[in-house]
Amino acid sequence: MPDLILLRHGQSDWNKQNRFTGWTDVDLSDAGRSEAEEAGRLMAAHGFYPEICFTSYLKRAIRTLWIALDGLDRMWVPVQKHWRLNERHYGDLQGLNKAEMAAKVGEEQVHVWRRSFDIAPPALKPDDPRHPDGDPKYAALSEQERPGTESLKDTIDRVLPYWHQAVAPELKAGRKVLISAHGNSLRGLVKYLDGISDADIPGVEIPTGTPLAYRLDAALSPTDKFYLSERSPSGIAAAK
Ligand SMILES: O=C(O)[C@@H](CO)OP(=O)(O)O
Repeated sequence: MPDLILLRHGQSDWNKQNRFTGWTDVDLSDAGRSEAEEAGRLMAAHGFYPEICFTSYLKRAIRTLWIALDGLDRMWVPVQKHWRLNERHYGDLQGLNKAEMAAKVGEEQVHVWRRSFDIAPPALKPDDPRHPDGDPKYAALSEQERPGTESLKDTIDRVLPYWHQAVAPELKAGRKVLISAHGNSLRGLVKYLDGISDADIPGVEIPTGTPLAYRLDAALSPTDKFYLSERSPSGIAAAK
């Protein structure tokens, strides 16, 4: 039985349109809603019933969690939302089409922006309507906390304090935890939990809507890791 499940939200409208998303608050596509339903079904099939859940301030992760919890008949379970679990901020790329950008600036540059560890895309100016400064969700954040862009490293630097302060104590208390979040905020957590190097993290991809299960020891070091899936014969897919 897993102690922790990391769930990347189901496909969003902008995943479908192949657009850089980041902190843009786009909703799930119909396929994304189906993925979230399937995630709930898989958790139930594996007997995983979360006792506390964490998610971001972005509706694609929140709705994925709602749909999965509904499928588990656990809508009453406490949910903590925090901006620190948001997707990596994609700066001035937010809204642009990834393939069109690759045609314009080259595949290699787009890969650097998408997967390098510590290189951030060009920043948004504070007066840009896409900047978090003008968004009521982030009104309580300090100016330093509201990013105009982020690298994966920046994302990890703001996710980990929340992990240590809010999530780790629940796991240490023996509670089953579900985190519904995003490709890059979860890659940051996986990097930390699995001790993946800066050089190797660009090769790690987390699929949408597929529960990634961990068993953890008392120090919260992973003892097992697998995707809940019915695609493999045992119902459990090895996770890299
Ligand atoms: O656009 C984004 O916010 C992310 C996740 O969908 O994309 P990428 O895989 O390029 O990091």
